[in-house]
This record gives sequence, C-alpha cells and structure tokens, in this order.
Amino acid sequence: MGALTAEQKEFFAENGYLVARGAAAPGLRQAIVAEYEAKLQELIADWIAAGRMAADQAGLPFKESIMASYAAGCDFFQPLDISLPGGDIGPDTPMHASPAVFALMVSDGILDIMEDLLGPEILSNPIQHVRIKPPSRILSGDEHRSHITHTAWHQDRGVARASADQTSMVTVWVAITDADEQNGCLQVIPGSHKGELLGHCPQPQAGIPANLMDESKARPLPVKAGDAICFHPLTIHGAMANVSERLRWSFDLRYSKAGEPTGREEFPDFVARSRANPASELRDAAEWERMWAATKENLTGVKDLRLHRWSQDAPICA
Ligand SMILES: O=C(O)CCC(=O)C(=O)O
Ligand SMILES: [Fe+2]
Repeated sequence: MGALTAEQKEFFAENGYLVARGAAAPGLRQAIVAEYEAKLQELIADWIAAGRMAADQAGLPFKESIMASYAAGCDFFQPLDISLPGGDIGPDTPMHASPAVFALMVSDGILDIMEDLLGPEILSNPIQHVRIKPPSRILSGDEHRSHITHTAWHQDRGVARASADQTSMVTVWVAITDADEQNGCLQVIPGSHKGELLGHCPQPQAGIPANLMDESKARPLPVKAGDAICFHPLTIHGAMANVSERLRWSFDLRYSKAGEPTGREEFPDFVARSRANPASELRDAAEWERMWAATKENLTGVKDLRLHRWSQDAPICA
C-alpha cells in the first residue's frame, strides 16, 4: 500500500505514464534471467539435435545464444513468450508460462503500484509479452515483430478488442536489462491519453499512421534494469530500434480492476490481488501454467483470433 507518492499519482493522471524505479526486486529479476538462460539452452539443445544449429553453439552466453538462434532461423520468441500467439494454435505451439515471471506478476513491488492506480481489487490481464531484442544489425530485412525489432507508435487500447474500451487497464512495462536510446528504450507522447483512440493499421506492424499524430512530442524513457513504466491504455508509445551491441529485454504486463473484460477473452485472466477476498488471489504458478495449457487445447485449430479491430483496407492505411 502507498507505493506511489501523491506527486507520482498526479504525474500519471496528467501525463498518462509513470516511471517507477526499482519496481522489480533484484531477486525476482535474477530468477527470471536464470530461468530464461536455462530455457534457451534447452531450446538450443533441441535445435542442435534437429540439425538446425551446430553443436558448438551450445552453452554460449545468453546474448550470443539469442543471436545464434536468430541467425540459424530458429524462432526463440514464441517458445520464450508468456502468451500464446494470435492464431494458428496447435498442440505443438510453444509458450513459456514462466514461474519466475509469474512471481514478478504477483509481486508486491508491482501490485502495490497497481493498487494505488486501480484500487484494491486487481485483475491480471493476459495481454502480456516478453521482448528480447537483439542488435538490429543482425535482423533480417523483413523482421516486423515488435517483440524483436522496434515497436511502431500505438495505443494499447488499439491492440485489444473493443470489448476492453471502457476499462481501467494499465500497462506495466518492466525492464530486465537497462534500456536507453541506443538499445531501443520505450518512448511515449506525454499527455496523449487525454485524446481519443486513434486509427491503427495492421501492416507491417499494428501502428498509428504518421499523419494522425505528432511524433515531435516523443519523450524517450531510459530506465535501469528493474524499473517499470506504467501507462494508460490511450498513451501513444513505441520503442526505437536497438542500434547498440547489447540486448534489450523487457516484459509487458497488464492489469485492470476486477470484473472488467480483458479484450482478449480466450486467454486466462486471474485475480492478482483482492483485499476483499484474499483467498481468491492466484499464487500458484503451476495452476497458471495449467490455465494456459487448457487455453491451448481449447484453441487448437483456430486460425485467427482477431486480436484487434483494424483493417488494412481502411482509408487511413492507403
Ligand atoms: O517494449 C516495446 O518495444 C513495446 C512495448 C509495448 O508496446 C507495451 O508494453 O505495450
Ligand atoms: Fe504497447
């Protein structure tokens, strides 16, 4: 309780975002790093066994392992992501219902901030991703995934369905590595949450056409590992390309008031905090993993979940 000062709450209301220093405790972060290092080595062992990577590519440091996987055409993103994809889901579709990330999601460091912004009854929204961004010089020219390369300007309300338009959803972006203007930190348009939901175009990456917004107002938000950036669902934001030689690694999580639609109804939400009924809080990472496994089973064979409302045929996308 009382994680944010009155000034911070005021800043959030006025600007539509907030940098919360040290929201992810070092222990939580270290556990995530260790777990992801081990998980990536498992993936690479499988790719070596399948003849897709060379035997001497096992056991490299994390950044080199990510870069070697990418260069070999082995997708590290989906097996490390904390969500299923938006379609083409089958029994073999991988994801990582990471116990270490779950611990972060339900940690007091994050939920105390959410309680200040949302009140005491808090839902975890399943729109959530890992973004591990290698130096952009190694990316292929047609790489458009915002989990890997730069992120186009958008509003998070625009990447959920209209069912969540009236909700209190807050995004919490957590830095696992330092992020700065060289390795592609988040940038926001301060105060843009006071405007409306703007039109987005799906291709090549869901984003707001340049003529609908004023990019000159952009504010880059460099942060240290462990810092979090909270933002309103209408705050226009994006991320620059990683032109450094470092990785840029973050998780984005979302929360709303309990009882609100998530805008991604097929995926599992859960009660992250309830002061009225603490017994309803999910604290079992294995149960969360089972919820995702059941979701995968239910969605097997679904071609396209239609995660957003936009059409490339709209006049604004011409
Ligand atoms: O980290 C990024 O590149 C983009 C993150 C984002 O759009 C979000 O957290 O909503
Ligand atoms: Fe976003």
